[in-house]
Amino acid sequence: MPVDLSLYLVTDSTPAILKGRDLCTVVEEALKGGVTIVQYRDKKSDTGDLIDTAKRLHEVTKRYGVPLLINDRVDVALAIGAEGVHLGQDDMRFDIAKKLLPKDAIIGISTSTLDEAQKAIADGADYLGIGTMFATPTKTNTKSVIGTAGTQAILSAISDSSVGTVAIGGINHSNVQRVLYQSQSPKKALDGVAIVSAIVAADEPKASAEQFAKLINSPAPFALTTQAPRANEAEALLHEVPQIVRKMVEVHPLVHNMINFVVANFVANVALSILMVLLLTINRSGASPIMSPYGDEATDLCKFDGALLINMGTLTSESVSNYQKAVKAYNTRGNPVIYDPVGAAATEIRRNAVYQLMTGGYFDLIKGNEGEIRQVWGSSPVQQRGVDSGPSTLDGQQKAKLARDLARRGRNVVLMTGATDYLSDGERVIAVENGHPYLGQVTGTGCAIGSISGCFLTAHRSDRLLAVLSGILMYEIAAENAASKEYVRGPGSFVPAFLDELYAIRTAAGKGDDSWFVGRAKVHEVKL
Ligand SMILES: Cc1ncc(COP(=O)(O)OP(=O)(O)O)c(N)n1
Ligand SMILES: Cc1nc(C(=O)O)sc1CCOP(=O)(O)O
Repeated sequence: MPVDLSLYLVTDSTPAILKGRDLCTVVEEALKGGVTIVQYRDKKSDTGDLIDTAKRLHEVTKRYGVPLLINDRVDVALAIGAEGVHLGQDDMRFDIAKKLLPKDAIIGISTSTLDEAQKAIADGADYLGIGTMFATPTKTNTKSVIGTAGTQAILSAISDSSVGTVAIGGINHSNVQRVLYQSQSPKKALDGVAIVSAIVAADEPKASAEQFAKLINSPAPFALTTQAPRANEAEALLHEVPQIVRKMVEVHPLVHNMINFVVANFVANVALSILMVLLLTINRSGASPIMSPYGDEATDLCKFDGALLINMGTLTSESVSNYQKAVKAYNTRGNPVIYDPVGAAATEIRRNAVYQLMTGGYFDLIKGNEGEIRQVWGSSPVQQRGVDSGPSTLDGQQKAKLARDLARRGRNVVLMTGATDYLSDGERVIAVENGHPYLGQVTGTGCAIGSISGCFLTAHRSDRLLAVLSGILMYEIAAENAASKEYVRGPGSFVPAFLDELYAIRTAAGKGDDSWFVGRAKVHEVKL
């Protein structure tokens, strides 16, 4: 009978993860939550203890009709009659294990390269543990982090084989759907995900496993977000905005800006107005520049667990490869990435850049004007003159639908900016009518939304639509406040007033004062 690999629990008995609880109790809770296969992995215990614990675990897993595999130790599997083993590249050779174990024993093999995968298939492995998906504190001595792109390359090359496949490493509730979706190749997808800490270390392993099972088996292919729509979605979201702004102020998020030189100074000033820390330096590590167009630097910068903004306003012949390196580094670490495809439809070179970036990386948020979003969508693109959107041919419902469909396709969040902003996570569509016409008369005000969104996506990771909505509202209400000042006579006097108003909201939010928000949001949900 084929093994159900969909929710694969790998155990860990270290105090940081098991937290002194009884392993069998934790595993039983996880089984109640929907785990479909269990691997007992214990690197420290003596053989006698391994056998005792494996025996107890087996009694539990048998009650739930779920196979128990033993990590590395064929002798322990034989001793307790486990259903199989999981072997790494440095463990017992497959052919020897095959000879020792019963005929129907399940044997899984760890693979991180195509060669390893092909060899394991040729040997007759039942499934491959493909990883490391994302860097993880649970196992720091992994060979290589391959992300969804590396996993997809392996799946694509082995698509003729019926071998089972699970991804492992750094998988949690917020990225599991993205992992499954982004790793799939046209002919082969992952059969499941292998999880350690997100279940074993969870306060409630049963609830954690249940949530994984729900996300993995979700019938809606677009349901990357775990948020179900509510009766009055806009109102429910607005309720949470002030506390998200407070959280952003407290968290001091860092944003790595790969931004065009025309607006870099303004965007830095906007970000400084809303953050307590300097945007241009990472003060915790000395003075590394964070406005860095140099792709190789992302390998270090992504370790600060902030967001990456790709703004392709001033594209050069080297930009795309730099962007690709940075996106890969942030995707691999699972940190938020924002794409602002400035001028996407303006030239053939930009259209190609959009294609290359969209096919090679994952963006948590795509933000652009109507022309840019239409180009990213790919059908009926419009010719942009410069970076402006050009004349709109879409009504409000059509814009909302385009934002929703693009977010659905990419399992991410899309923000289409304009007099009315349309924000969607593929499920919910929110229209925002705050802001002021002066914003459209100052270069960089649109680009700064990308950076602001990065701050909020970093600070609030559980609901990306709510995070971006909070950022837009803070930004656009500040613009309204600035424009209403008596001394503001036009775009020139607007800019300093705007920075002051962002700063004023940040200061108020930092003191727990939410009055800046009361009655100010002009937001409604768009029903499609
Ligand atoms: C399902 C699954 N995939 C990969 C691994 C890693 O196994 P290995 O390479 O042997 O490393 P250790 O687990 O021994 O540290 C796994 N255990 N399970
Ligand atoms: C056991 C293991 N093997 C890995 C590999 O890459 O082969 S990563 C890993 C640990 C995965 O733990 P978590 O789900 O807590 O990130």
